[in-house]
Amino acid sequence: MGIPHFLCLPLPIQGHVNPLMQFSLLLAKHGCKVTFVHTEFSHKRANTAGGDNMEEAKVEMVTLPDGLDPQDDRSDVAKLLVSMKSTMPALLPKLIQDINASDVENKITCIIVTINMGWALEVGNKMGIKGALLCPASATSLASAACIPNLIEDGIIDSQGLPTKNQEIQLSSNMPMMDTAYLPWRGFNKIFFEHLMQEMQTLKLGEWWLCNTTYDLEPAAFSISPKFLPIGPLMENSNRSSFWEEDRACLEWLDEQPPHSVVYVSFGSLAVMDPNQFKELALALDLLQRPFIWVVRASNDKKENVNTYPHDFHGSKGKIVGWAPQKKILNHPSLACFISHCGWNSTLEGICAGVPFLCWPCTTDQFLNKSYICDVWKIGVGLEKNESGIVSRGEIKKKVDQLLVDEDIKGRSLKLKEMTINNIQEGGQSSKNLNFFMDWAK
Ligand SMILES: O=c1ccn([C@@H]2O[C@H](COP(=O)(O)OP(=O)(O)O[C@H]3O[C@H](CO)[C@@H](O)[C@H](O)[C@H]3O)[C@@H](O)[C@H]2O)c(=O)[nH]1
Repeated sequence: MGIPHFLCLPLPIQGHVNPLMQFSLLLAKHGCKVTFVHTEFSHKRANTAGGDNMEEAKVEMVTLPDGLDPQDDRSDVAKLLVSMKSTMPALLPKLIQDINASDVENKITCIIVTINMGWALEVGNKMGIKGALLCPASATSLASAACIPNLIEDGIIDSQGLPTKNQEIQLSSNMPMMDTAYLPWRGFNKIFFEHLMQEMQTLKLGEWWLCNTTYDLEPAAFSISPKFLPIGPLMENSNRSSFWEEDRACLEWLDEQPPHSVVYVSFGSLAVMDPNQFKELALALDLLQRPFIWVVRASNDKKENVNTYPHDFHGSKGKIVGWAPQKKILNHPSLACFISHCGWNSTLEGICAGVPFLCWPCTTDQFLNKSYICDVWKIGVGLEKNESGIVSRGEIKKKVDQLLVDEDIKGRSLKLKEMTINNIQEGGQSSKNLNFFMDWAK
C-alpha cells in the first residue's frame, strides 16, 4: 500500500481556502501526497498576493476554470457556485486521470472538499475514490445544518430556514441552548437555503466530516453524527492562500508598541460595512486614544461602496492596512484585544493567540460564534447596536475599556489557548484523529 494522496478542493473564498490549505500543509508535513485544486482565477490571485515557502512546495498546485469570464464579479458567491457546478464536474475526471497517470505509484486515494464543493465527492464516488469534508465553520454550525430536516419537522424553522418564532432550542440534549435567531444560515435567501439542504445530502458521500475545532471547544456538537472528526486547531502558516498582499510593515510598527496595548480590528474577507458605520468606527478609533491596526480591505467588487473617512478623523495612533498578516498580529506581545466579526477562522486564530474578543458579528454563523465566545467560553464581550442600528463610538470605547481591565476574561483566554493547542501536540486528541484519518485514507 502506498502513501495516501489527497486531492483538495476548496470553495474559492478566503475563509475556505485558508483552512484547507493549512490542512494540506499539515498532511504534506506528515508525508502524504497532496494536490490542491484552485480555480484558475484564485490561483492567479493567490500567486500575485503571496510568495513561495518551502513547506508549501510539497503541495502540488493544479487549476480548473470556474466557468466565469476573468472580468466577472466573483463576490456574488451564488453566481460563482452555479457556474462552478455547471463547469467543473465534467472537467474533474480528466484532471484526476492525468494526475494519476503522472504518478501511477501514488494515485489519488481521497478527495477533500469544503462546504459547497460536494459535487467533487459525487465525481470521486463514481470513480471509486473515497471522500471527506473539511468544514471551515464550527462543528456546531455543521451540526445545525445537519439537523435542518428535524428542525423543519419540529416546526422550529419553516421550509426557507426562517425561525417560526424566537426561542431557545437545543440541537441535542447535551448541547448548549441556542437562540433560533443565531442559526448559521441567518441571512441566506430561499435559493441559498435550498442549496444548503441539498448540499448536506451530497456531503453524506464524505465518510468523515473533519472539523477545524476540538472536542473541548464544542464537546456536544460531535454527538450529532458519527462522521464528525475534530482535527483542529489548524495552525500551519501559509502565504500561498492569501488573496490580498499582506502589509508586513505593520509588524515592525507593532514591535515599537508597548506590551498589550494594540487594538486589532478586522472583519474577515467578505463583510462590507455600511458607510455611516464605517465613519463611526473611524471616530471610535480616535476616541480610544490607543494604538490600533485596522484592516480596511480594498472592495471585492466595483459595485461596493468605497469607504470614505470622516473629515475629522486623525487615525494618528494607528495603522490602517489593506490586508494584515493576521495570525502574526494576534500572536504579537503588543496586542491587547481583537475587534472581530467572529468568522470561524478568526475565532480560532484569536483563541490560539489567547486574545480577548470584542464581538461584532455581521452575518451567518458569526452570531453563533459570538455566543460561544461571550456566553460559553466567556473570553469576550459583544458590541451592541443603538436604536439607529449603529454600533456607536461611545459603545466601542466603553467596551474596549471594560475588556482591557477584565482580568477574568484575560485569564480564561489564556487557559482556553493552552487547552486548545494541547489538542495538536503529540498524543493530543486532534493529533490522534489526524493519524487515524491518514491511515483510513491509504
Ligand atoms: O487582514 C486580514 C484579514 C483576514 N485574514 C485571514 O482571512 C481569514 C478570514 O476567515 P474568517 O475569519 O473565517 O472570515 P471570513 O473571511 O468572513 O469567512 C467566511 O467563512 C467562514 C468559515 O466558513 C465563516 O465562519 C464566516 O462567517 C464567513 O464569512 C482568516 O484566516 C484570517 O486570518 C488575513 O489573513 N488578513
